[in-house]
Amino acid sequence: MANILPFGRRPDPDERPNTSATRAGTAGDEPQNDGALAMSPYAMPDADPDADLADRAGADDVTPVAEADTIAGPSWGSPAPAADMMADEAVRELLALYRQMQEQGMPLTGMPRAGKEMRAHDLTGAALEPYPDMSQDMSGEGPQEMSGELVVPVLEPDRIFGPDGAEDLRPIVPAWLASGEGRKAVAGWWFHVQWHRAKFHGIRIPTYVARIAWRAPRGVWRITSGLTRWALDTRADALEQALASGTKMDTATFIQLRENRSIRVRARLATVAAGTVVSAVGGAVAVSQLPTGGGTLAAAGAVAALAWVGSDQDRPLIGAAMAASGRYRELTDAIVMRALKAAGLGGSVAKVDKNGNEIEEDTRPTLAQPIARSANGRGYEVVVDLPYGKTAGDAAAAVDKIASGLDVDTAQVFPEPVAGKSRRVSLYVADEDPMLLPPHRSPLARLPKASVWEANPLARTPLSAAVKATLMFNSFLVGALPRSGKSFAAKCLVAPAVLDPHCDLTVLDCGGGRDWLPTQEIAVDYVAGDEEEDLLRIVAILNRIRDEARERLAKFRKMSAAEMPEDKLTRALAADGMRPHAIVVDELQNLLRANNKEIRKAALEVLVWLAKTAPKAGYILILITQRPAADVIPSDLRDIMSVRIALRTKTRQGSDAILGSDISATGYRTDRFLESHKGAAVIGGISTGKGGDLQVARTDLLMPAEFARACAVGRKRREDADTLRGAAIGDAAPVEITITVLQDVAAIWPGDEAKVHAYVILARLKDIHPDRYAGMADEAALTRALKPYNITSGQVSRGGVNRNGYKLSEIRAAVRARKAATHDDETSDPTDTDD
Ligand SMILES: Nc1ncnc2c1ncn2[C@@H]1O[C@H](COP(=O)(O)OP(=O)(O)OP(=O)(O)O)[C@@H](O)[C@H]1O
Repeated sequence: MANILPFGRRPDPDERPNTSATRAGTAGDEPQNDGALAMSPYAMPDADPDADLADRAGADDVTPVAEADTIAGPSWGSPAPAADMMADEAVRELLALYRQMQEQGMPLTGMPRAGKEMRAHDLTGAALEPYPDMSQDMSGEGPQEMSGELVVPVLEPDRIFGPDGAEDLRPIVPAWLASGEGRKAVAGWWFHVQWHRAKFHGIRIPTYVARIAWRAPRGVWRITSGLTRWALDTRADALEQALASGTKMDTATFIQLRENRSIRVRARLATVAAGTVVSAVGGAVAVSQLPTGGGTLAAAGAVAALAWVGSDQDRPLIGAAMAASGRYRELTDAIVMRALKAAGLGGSVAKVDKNGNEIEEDTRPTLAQPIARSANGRGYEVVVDLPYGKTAGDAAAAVDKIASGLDVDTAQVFPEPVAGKSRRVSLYVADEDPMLLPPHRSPLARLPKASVWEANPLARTPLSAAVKATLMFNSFLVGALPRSGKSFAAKCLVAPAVLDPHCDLTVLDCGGGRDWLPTQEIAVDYVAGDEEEDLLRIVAILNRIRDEARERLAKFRKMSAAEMPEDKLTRALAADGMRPHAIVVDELQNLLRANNKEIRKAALEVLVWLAKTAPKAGYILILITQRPAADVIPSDLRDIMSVRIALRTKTRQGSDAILGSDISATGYRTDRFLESHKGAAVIGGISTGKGGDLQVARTDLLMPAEFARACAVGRKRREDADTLRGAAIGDAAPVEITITVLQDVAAIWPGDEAKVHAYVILARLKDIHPDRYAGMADEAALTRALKPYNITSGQVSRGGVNRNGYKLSEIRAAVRARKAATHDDETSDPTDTDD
């Protein structure tokens, strides 16, 4: 009956030259039976002083303390110490038992044999599952678990059905060896360890010399006393005494024993004497023949050998230079299996009925490819097919349990779905928390030629793959707690727009900090501040951009299909003057949580429009907030932002407020990031290349000075391309603030006059609120601004002059209607919840 042991497949020796698979060939090829050995009545220690010497040699192979030195580096790993010890111990016990049985003349039947009663071991020797003896259990009623030999479906390399199968071919060269970064990481680690070992042992040389000086004479003593005991056959003393003190003394046996012993002793003494003479003469001749220095070397070798014999099992001559921490550990099949089991993804073994027919399939996970070092040389990549019915999402949701099962930190485990199979998951298990490694410097710092039409580097995944964002046709939401790296991330995102001379840029910083100051050199509009006037200006600018976008879309509608082949802005149209326009709104919470409800409503409305409709006209909205909460980013705004970048948040809800409702349930959540995880983010909306669009990444580091340099270069490029416009050349378009126009007109209305000329009202508005109305061109613009409030202009005769004007009764009616409407809205206003 075939047993199926998931993960029992043998790792490819090419993949991991120093893995336990190769070690198993020495100690573990013989099946081991740790259970049987542990219970063996024959496995009695110290039965024979002769065996003692021989055993010591075997025992010294097992140096538990020194095992720490075999902890794997990130390069290729080494066997798990515990497993290795188990294998060695088993062999040792087996040898001792064998020797005893031989000496005692016992038949070699009943020796523990490989068989179905054995516990299954993975290749490291660690027990996986107890395998029941089917011959006994088959008689029982009810289903039985299947067990037996190791048969493991891993990849079936030769089964390729057509051209697509090429994707399944494993790389000829291991991924870490093929990538420069991987090679560098492995070599760097190797040299680091060797250098550490050299220093560690170098400083301890005097201690080692002292130990040798003590152990070599002890070795001499052990050899001579051992030989003496052997030559004099002291073991027979005990037997002789037993016979002599027995109640039924068998004189003949006793005499026989003594005679045998004296013959044996004579022979052994002669052997020892001959051996001593031969060794002495041979040694002297050999030393006299050795070249200069050879004698010293030989003496050193002899002393070392004597020190070795004189050493203690539990106190090795040379200590371990590395601690047995869990930091760098070889990842084995058994460990992965344990982790998946711990996370409830372990499936179940096959069940058979009493006739041996399979009634329930084996659903344990299988490896889709051998565990391999990752391409960046800093961890392992494991691709697993989960039990049927489980998905990659389940693995992501249980990442903390998987990490616990792997005995690493949650921050070191990154599950990702793999396209083509919903139960296939790719697990990257990093040697150390990748978010704490030095950040990746943004290639944009080198000020390359950049284009918003192209994908530009934004971040790096823990596996060091570049995450690239294309600004065109997307809208972006960046959210996180303060000091988590949000502004740095946003600058990385905006830098291509800065460096592209054919892209307009508007920066609206509702916080008024210094972050975006350098963009003044190139911005069409730049506002920084959180006063009401600033926020009014910001909304007015957004409204103006909306008007521009509408105009552009109207032009599109008039174009023929040949002129607009893609129904959206193309590079050719952009070159004709319809330039892409990136709009950055930082500290969004100040705008959408403004005290003035009119501002909140107007801002939300225009932002939703821009996010939804403007991208196809070439308008790129980039929203940044340090208050990731549902009241700051209502779902109708968040859900239309195509790319969402969430850095550290305090809560799951905060994470979902940026990434989307219930995204945290799939395991992608940013409240797990630590304060020290600067730049760590979950990015949604950019393809992972593996079938998903959610990924953990760390944003590239673009320092403020580098961003400022990019702005300076961006200005130069715009000057050369003659594309600089707006505020950057002191030609900012005047703003027309209409949000407060009704209140303002009501406030400046001259007394109780029933009718007033429009030009008088406009002049008073400009006089009292120059910031708001300086950009209002004429009375017609004022009439347009009042139209949404159902205020019309009509002929008003004052002082014999007939001109357009407004009625006080209409203004008052509009104010009353507005108040009532605002009151009704209060409960439904998504931006109107308390902090
Ligand atoms: N990708 C990164 N890698 C490493 N460190 C980073 C990264 N991004 C930012 N940092 C560090 O994090 C610090 C905070 O970054 P940043 O100013 O962008 O935070 P913030 O979230 O915008 O804060 P605030 O809301 O207060 O402006 C920076 O001083 C920087 O040193």
